[in-house]
Amino acid sequence: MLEVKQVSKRYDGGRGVQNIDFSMRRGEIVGFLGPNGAGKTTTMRMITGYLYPTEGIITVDGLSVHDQARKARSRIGYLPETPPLYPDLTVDSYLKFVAKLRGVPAREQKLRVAEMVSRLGLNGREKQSVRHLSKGYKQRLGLAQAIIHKPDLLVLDEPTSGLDPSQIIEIRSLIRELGENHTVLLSTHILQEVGALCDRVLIINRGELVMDGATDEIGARMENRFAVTLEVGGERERIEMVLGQWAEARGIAAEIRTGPLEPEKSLTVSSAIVESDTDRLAASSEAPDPDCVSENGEPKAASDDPESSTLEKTGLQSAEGFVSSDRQTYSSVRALLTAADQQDFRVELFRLLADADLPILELHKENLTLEDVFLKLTSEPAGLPGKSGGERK
Ligand SMILES: Nc1ncnc2c1ncn2[C@@H]1O[C@H](COP(=O)(O)OP(=O)(O)OP(=O)(O)O)[C@@H](O)[C@H]1O
Repeated sequence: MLEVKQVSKRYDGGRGVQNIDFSMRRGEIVGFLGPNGAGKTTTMRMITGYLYPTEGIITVDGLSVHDQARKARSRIGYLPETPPLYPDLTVDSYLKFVAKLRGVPAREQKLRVAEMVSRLGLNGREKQSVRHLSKGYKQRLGLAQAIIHKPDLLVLDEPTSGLDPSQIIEIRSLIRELGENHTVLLSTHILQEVGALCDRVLIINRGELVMDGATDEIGARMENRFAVTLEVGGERERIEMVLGQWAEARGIAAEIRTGPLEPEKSLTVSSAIVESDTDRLAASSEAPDPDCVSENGEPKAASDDPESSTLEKTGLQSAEGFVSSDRQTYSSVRALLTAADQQDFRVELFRLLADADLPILELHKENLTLEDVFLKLTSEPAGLPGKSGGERK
């Protein structure tokens, strides 16, 4: 529904944006990220028809934003960084004024204002002067003026900037709601906001678009390796040997962390059972079951009573050498395994460790976070990733 084709803007003093090219489908919420001065506002002002591009074409629902400005603009709602509010008007009269300005038919204006008041939680503030609204309510009113004419496309320039944490949460949930029946382009400096709200992310750096991709995929797409961190239970020497030999044969870098175990990882099996049983007994405040207590008053070790053994019930007793009833240390090893060829080796690794009777306690595929991607792209000179064709869809 939005097409931005090879759009550039050159200001008198230079800088602006170059060859911006992307489109948006109906119903998408797209995050627009970039460092200060990257060109977000310039691009948004061109999309909303407030600024003419030096080159290129922008259409909304097939209508040129510049050649068919009136029609195209009726389909766009814009919340600039500083909402265009009139401080001397009341909330009610401001919304009536905007409804008229945006071409809402006279007979519908009253109803539309009431609808906006209710939808954006401005109830009870209709007669309050805009000047006296808090920043959060001013932002709600800014959103109301952007959607009062029921546009298809909503363009929001840093809608949560300057708000306190609870106002940020409120405005985000409003945006999420608006996203249910609008297409939304949202610029922000808060990367977490993109993760929370957006299906897709565009990153602009020094006036050029350097990334266009699904929010949950760009981390993996930017990776030039395949890496997992894992925790394996068992004897350290064996794990090191099994993993080390395999990694060497496969050309996989293995960083095995053999430092001291964290306290919770170095419980002995029998003491773990003692602790859990003691807790249970204390919680029930009943007399201990004599069958579960040894002569010296301690709960019996798991092997004493196969029927009630926690280990048997969970099936852990089958991992011999890993757990035992003679207070052998329950140890584990953490490792980072990295394949430079990006090949997914998880199934192979699973089989290797299963055959060696070394259980995987945790396995996590390492991806770049949105923050990593942002820093990587915006600390490189503009154009590099985009020009190489590596990052843009
Ligand atoms: N009216 C103008 N005249 C000249 N240069 C301008 C004008 N507006 C913006 N620029 C320049 O164009 C570039 C892009 O600015 P723009 O405001 O679009 O960036 P931005 O990504 O929105 O930044 P921020 O996150 O700080 O709001 C900057 O180098 C800026 O200095």
